[in-house]
Amino acid sequence: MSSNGNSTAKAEVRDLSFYYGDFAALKNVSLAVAEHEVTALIGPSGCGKSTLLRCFNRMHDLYPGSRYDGEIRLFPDDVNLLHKDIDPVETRIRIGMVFQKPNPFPKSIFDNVAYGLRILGEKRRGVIADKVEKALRDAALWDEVKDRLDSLATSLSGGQQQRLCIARTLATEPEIVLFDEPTSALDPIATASIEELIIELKKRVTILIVTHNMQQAGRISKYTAFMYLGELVEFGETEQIFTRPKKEQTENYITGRFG
Ligand SMILES: Nc1ncnc2c1ncn2[C@@H]1O[C@H](COP(=O)(O)OP(=O)(O)OP(=O)(O)O)[C@@H](O)[C@H]1O
Repeated sequence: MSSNGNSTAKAEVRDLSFYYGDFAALKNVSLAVAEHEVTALIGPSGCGKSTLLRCFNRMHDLYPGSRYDGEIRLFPDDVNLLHKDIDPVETRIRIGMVFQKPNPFPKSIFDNVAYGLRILGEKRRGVIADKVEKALRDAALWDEVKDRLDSLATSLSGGQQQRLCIARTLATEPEIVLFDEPTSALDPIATASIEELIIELKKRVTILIVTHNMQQAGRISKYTAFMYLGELVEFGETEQIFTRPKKEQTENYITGRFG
């Protein structure tokens, strides 16, 4: 079902269909997400990339009228994330998400990163401070903010805000981080620093990223899934997808003939 070679699967999407009301936005999608690698989801607007990403942390549960059919199995526990007995709130801690537009809370830099830890019930100030520092270091932001942790998060630049959102996600030690076009609102320098960060982060977490930027997928991902009209057209190593696509639709998209 996948061409992941020797990689260990962190998650497996199995025959997943997803419906917004009667509309099937995903149709029988199956793919494996390799542990400690970056997997990119690409395809033209409306093909279902964000919908697939949002299934992983049960974001759709927040909206009535949506329905999942199929499974997303998370390893090593081998649980189906879409099962009705799985708590979506717990899932969102294990599987973090970073959005297109940086969305810090209107709180201090420190409180943004401490937020998830406090939700989890951590009350020890020293532990919170240590974890906040670690998350900010892991998000390559510590040196820039260590002297202004009490400043409002919204006083940071766009690129810094996005790294803060990454630190906020990392603080609760997720296993997978979902990135939904994380650099589309950023300038080239901020984009480069987020890309470097993603490459660094894969040592610790498994990464799934939606991107419109083909060069970005080429630079940072090991595997690429090409989607079209809710279906997974082709999935494989990024290098193969970009240089020797097996399907004509993939080739047309890669070469800019549509989308
Ligand atoms: N809340 C919703 N209700 C109904 N239909 C939706 C909803 N969100 C998305 N859709 C539809 O589902 C399909 C897939 O949308 P999705 O946002 O996943 O695509 P995408 O590939 O991420 O697109 P883009 O690159 O433009 O963000 C589209 O046809 C879209 O119109």
